[in-house]
Amino acid sequence: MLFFKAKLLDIDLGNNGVIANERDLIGTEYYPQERVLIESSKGSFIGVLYTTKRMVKEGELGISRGSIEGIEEGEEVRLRHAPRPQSLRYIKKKMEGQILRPHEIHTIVDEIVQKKLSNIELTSFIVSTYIHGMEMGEIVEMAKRMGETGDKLEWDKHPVVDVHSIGGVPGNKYALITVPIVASAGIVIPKTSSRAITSAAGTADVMEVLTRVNLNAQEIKRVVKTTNGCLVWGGGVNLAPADDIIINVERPLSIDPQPQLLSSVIAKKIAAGINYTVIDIPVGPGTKIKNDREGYALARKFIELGERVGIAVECAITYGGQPIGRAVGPALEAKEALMALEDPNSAPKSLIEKSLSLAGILLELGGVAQVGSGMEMAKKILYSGKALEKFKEIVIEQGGGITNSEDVELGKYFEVIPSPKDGYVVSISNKAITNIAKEAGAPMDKKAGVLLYVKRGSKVNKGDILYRIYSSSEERLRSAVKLARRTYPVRVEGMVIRRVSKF
Ligand SMILES: O=P(O)(O)OC[C@H]1O[C@H](OP(=O)(O)O)[C@H](O)[C@@H]1O
Ligand SMILES: Nc1ccnc(=O)[nH]1
Repeated sequence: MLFFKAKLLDIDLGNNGVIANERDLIGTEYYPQERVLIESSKGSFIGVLYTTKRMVKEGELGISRGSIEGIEEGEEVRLRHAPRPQSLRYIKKKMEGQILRPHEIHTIVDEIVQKKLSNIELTSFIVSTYIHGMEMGEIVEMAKRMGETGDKLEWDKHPVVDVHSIGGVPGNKYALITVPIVASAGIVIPKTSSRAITSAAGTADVMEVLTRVNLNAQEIKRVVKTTNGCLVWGGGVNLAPADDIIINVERPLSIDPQPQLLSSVIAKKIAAGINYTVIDIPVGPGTKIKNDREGYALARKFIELGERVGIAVECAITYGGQPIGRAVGPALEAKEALMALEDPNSAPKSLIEKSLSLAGILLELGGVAQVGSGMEMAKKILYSGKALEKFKEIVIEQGGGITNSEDVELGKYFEVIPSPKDGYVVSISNKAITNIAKEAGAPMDKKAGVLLYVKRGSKVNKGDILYRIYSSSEERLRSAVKLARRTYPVRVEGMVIRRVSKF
């Protein structure tokens, strides 16, 4: 065991990294990159040991502020060897394509939550499930265990409904419209979202432009009690805590392996105490699901998984052939959603249609609309302005913030991309639009993104604006524009895509 004084660092080293001066480790049995147990009178955690020549002095151990609650600078901390995580054996089994037993999956989930796995180990597990997949039995165990570790919400009023998209299509801000419609009808809808996984903006990122999203279980209960709904980040609460840790590995790889997708969504529903959920499955090129056949197959898996964990699931296979609405990126999407609530008549039809259809299904499942009339009821609620009022209530209850679309700020640097010729827009590439928005800084730069001026089928003249790219950084804007010029996300019929010559 080694003794140190705590040096609190304002950096997140990921996986609870700690930093010792390399001279302190000479002649000891402690080596860089190894797993260590850090103990203090205030608590302990398992981390990974890193070394430095200068960043911390001899006798000090650098730990991220917040890794032990209440610990103060200079307090004594002890360093010990940490045992190898048990899940390593099971991760290797999955790497070889074997099927895991329930207790093996439970161990993996538990050790993920206890932060006992290094990034390398966790990535190996996620990538193995990407390559080899998982059987339904394994997914059920994964979802159940993820949903049971952490807080659980319970409700007095039933049914408790929910809607969740598998994501993958840019501009998917439907939840900001669907949730307040359903809540206005008196149905309880405690919506939890993740941040972006493969896209330029997850619903939690979009909502965070307007208000707080990292509410704890008690705060969620209060918001839902007052308004019937909420739009919060699942990772902020201690609901299914393994989910956000897994997503942090998926995001840099821009992958969402299907077993993780299924368990990620359903685990959050288990933890949030949901009775009925509608799953939106956008289908289209460049999304997670390429065609209807794959869409049906995933829908059937969601329904079976729901049945096995006691949640009634209905799926909606939706059009994902181009971005939803015109705005892509957190602030742009928040603004567009607010504008749609304020004046649905001027909003993009795709966004309104999608939000109303999903709300309609929920109104029927929630028992307030007859089968077949849910969408009409959703439409009335939206056009009466009630959904806007409800949304404002939710924003205020979650901590206040922006409730008017005009107050949403966009990136101060922008550039327009004009049409190179006369013609019709024949396609808009989901992937290319997402990549350009990300290159401009989204989702971390909330004000970055892409605003489309055209959609498929639009007629354009040479020089008309096709889209505008926003960023808070001039440099990122420049590289997004470069990418846009290389990838042609908006194709106008008849145009030359690329000239190839020997120069
Ligand atoms: O498109 P990507 O980033 O892969 O998917 C992640 C997004 O999809 C889901 O959407 P919602 O919460 O149902 O609106 C998640 O919660 C998240 O916001
Ligand atoms: N993997 C996931 C996809 C979409 N939403 C989620 O919460 N998780």
